[in-house]
Amino acid sequence: MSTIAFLGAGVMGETILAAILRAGQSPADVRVAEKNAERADDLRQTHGVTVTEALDAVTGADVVVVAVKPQDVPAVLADVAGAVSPSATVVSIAAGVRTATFEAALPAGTAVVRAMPNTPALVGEGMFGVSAGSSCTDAQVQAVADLLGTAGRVVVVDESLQDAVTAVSGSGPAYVFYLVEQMIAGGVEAGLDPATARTLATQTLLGAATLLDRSGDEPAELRRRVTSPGGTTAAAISTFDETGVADGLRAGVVAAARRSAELSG
Ligand SMILES: NC(=O)C1=CN([C@@H]2O[C@H](COP(=O)(O)OP(=O)(O)OC[C@H]3O[C@@H](n4cnc5c(N)ncnc54)[C@H](OP(=O)(O)O)[C@@H]3O)[C@@H](O)[C@H]2O)C=CC1
Ligand SMILES: O=C(O)[C@@H]1CCC=N1
Repeated sequence: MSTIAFLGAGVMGETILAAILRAGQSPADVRVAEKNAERADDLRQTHGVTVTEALDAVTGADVVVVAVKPQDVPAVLADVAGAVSPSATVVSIAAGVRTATFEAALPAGTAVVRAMPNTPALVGEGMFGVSAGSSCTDAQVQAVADLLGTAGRVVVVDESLQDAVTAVSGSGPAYVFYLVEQMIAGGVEAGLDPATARTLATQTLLGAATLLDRSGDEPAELRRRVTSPGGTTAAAISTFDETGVADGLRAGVVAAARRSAELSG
């Protein structure tokens, strides 16, 4: 079994860590460096993994997952560069940080894979976009895809598309939660109690996502089938169009992609 090191295990790092453990990785073969002391204790207690200094974590690790915030990447790489094994694969989940940035900070020839996860990985329904750096083999990319695939779906994309992947699926769960917040608020305004509104909105989201996925039909066609002429859905969609909801959502996705590109420096 591979030894896996995590550099940072906050919201997203812990999600991937938990998924890998659920898939059968032994906690004895996982080492975590986590700056936040309270989190570090929690990780140790919840998952039974070794929590240690970054240098110690990466020494001898087969896979090094870098899960700190984008602005913390240079510092953590400077700390560990000399200790990364020549045969290790470094997996970055940091939004906007290019594999070239990692390659420049690590010994020449280090295999780097960039991956963009999302939080539904917590329940095994994650979406990961994975890209190869310049020194990794197809087999190394596939090994990372297999590792992450234990927590959801994986697409392998050219790195030039990672800003777009980040904008759609990386940040995407937040857009969906934003929509659900408004569905609940609207339901309450229309007379429901919050708990019932939440149940209705949640199951609707789950049902719609499952239908979209299993049918393979276009979302516009699925929407058309809900929208009776002159009916309630038409009233809602007209209001969305009049108030610029569609334009706002599309512009938001583009803004996220732009921000990801900005984070690349
Ligand atoms: N949250 C999400 O939905 C997604 C996040 N990502 C990416 O994942 C990465 C992590 O995001 P997220 O989990 O939300 O962030 P968090 O802040 O929750 O987690 C990062 C953790 O790393 C710790 N840390 C910082 N520097 C070091 C260091 N040198 N050594 C060890 N630990 C360190 C932080 O401690 P402290 O807070 O004390 O600095 C923090 O606990 C980001 O790069 C983000 O772009 C990608 C896709 C989705
Ligand atoms: O908001 C962010 O920057 C991170 C990356 C994608 C989701 N969360």
